[in-house]
Amino acid sequence: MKKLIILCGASGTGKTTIQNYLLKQYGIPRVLTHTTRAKRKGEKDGVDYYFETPVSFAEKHYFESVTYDGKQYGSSREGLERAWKKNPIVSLVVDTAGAIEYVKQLGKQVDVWHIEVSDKKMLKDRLLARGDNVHAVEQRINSFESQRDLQIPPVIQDNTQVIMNDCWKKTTQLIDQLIQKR
Ligand SMILES: Nc1ncnc2c1ncn2[C@@H]1O[C@H](COP(=O)(O)OP(=O)(O)OP(=O)(O)O)[C@@H](O)[C@H]1O
Ligand SMILES: Nc1nc2c(ncn2[C@@H]2O[C@H](COP(=O)(O)O)[C@@H](O)[C@H]2O)c(=O)[nH]1
Repeated sequence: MKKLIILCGASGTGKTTIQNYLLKQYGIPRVLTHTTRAKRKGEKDGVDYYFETPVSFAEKHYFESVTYDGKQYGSSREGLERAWKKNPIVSLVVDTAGAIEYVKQLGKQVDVWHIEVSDKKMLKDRLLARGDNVHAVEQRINSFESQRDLQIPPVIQDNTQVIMNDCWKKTTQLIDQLIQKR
């Protein structure tokens, strides 16, 4: 059965870092999504996201879409199928609203990993270390969506694996166990 690993959790917990590890270590392709937010330093169109204008975003058809911290994000069935053509297990980074939608629509094909840190004070430092500007970090951390995504939504609690990402070495050990269990 084709499988989708969904990575969700608050901003700065390490979703993208884990997604990159899955690609590098296990060849698990990333499902690319679309956004209207500005590129961060080093990000490339078609590699990190499909970067859209509000007009081009509205022209696409989405499996699900959300507004997060004032910007639009959406994922498509085509993006998922494209990744599944490369490998039977793929990964996708979405917010918890997106995770709920994928579990609802794809059921057992989806494994949800909720990425967490034990002290949320770490998040600000991590986002600053990533190179985000102070204003953007404050806004992002205090956004309704990032605060909400600190917790697993009760509706997907039973389908969700917690990944505590305080220490990168421990995180990779847990991920290695989860992947090898397959
Ligand atoms: N275990 C860790 N220890 C220290 N730093 C980490 C760890 N995991 C990730 N980071 C760093 O934290 C920063 C944020 O990570 P990342 O971009 O993966 O977060 P994210 O959850 O995808 O955030 P966002 O939702 O804002 O895109 C990056 O600079 C990354 O290198
Ligand atoms: N529901 C969806 N959430 C998405 C999608 N693409 C990304 N995201 C989530 O948005 C926030 C912010 O991302 P960032 O790259 O600006 O930090 C984060 O939680 C992502 O997981 C999507 O297509 N659908």
